[in-house]
Amino acid sequence: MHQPPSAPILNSFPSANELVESLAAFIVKLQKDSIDKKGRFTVAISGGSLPKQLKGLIGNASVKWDKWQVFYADERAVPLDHPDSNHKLCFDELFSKVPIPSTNIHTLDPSFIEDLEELSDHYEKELIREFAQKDSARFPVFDLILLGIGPDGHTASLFPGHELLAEEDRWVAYIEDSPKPPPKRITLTYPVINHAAQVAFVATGEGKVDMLSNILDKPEEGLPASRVKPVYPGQLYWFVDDAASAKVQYPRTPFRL
Ligand SMILES: O=C1O[C@H](COP(=O)(O)O)[C@@H](O)[C@H](O)[C@H]1O
Repeated sequence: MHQPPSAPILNSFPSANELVESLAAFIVKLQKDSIDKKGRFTVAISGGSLPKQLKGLIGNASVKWDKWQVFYADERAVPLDHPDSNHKLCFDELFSKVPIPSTNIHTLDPSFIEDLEELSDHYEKELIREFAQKDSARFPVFDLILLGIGPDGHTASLFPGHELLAEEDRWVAYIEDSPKPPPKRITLTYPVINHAAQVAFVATGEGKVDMLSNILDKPEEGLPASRVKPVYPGQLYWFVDDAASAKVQYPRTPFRL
């Protein structure tokens, strides 16, 4: 029988440190469950403020980096060492500090950055290689997708009012008119995000306070982040601090693993 999506679980933490530690413990638990079941852990990671929140994984002996397969939830069409690159950000904040094999980090192919169609097709094929041959599903089922929210309610590179919000088939799509620079990007689509086993948003600080209450308390407004609703049995989590959740009416859940 078709089941509706589960309600999001909102975890709000009094301090940045508590959030970072709890997020790391949550990721380590998902990693263990995935490796026990399938021998690998597939993760999609965002740029922006997110990579800094993953510092609880650095030096953490429970993380089996050689079993991780990392993709980017969205990426900017720039060289991998460009200051706007999400890969560069994640590499500087996290991957350069942990023993993850470079072949386990799936970056865009910089030779295609001038041709967005090719760039997104190529990245989609990279996902197909990882998922379709192994799971033979219509859409890839990431073990975990880690997302941020922008001040306009965008997530990954899915922006309010953009035609990409209606994409139903492609796994990876491109955008050449992002309202936030740089304009040219590729992004995982909703079908991929919403087929993940677990999705976690991470948002901190007063700067997110109004947007967070809009997303959680007024989902009917259809902001891009409100449209993230993993299909059953997928689960959506929010990891936020009390500064960001100060205006949210949506019920908080005490954090537990
Ligand atoms: O442009 C982007 O923005 C979002 C949100 O960034 P944040 O700095 O407000 O956390 C980010 O999740 C996405 O990966 C990035 O490309």
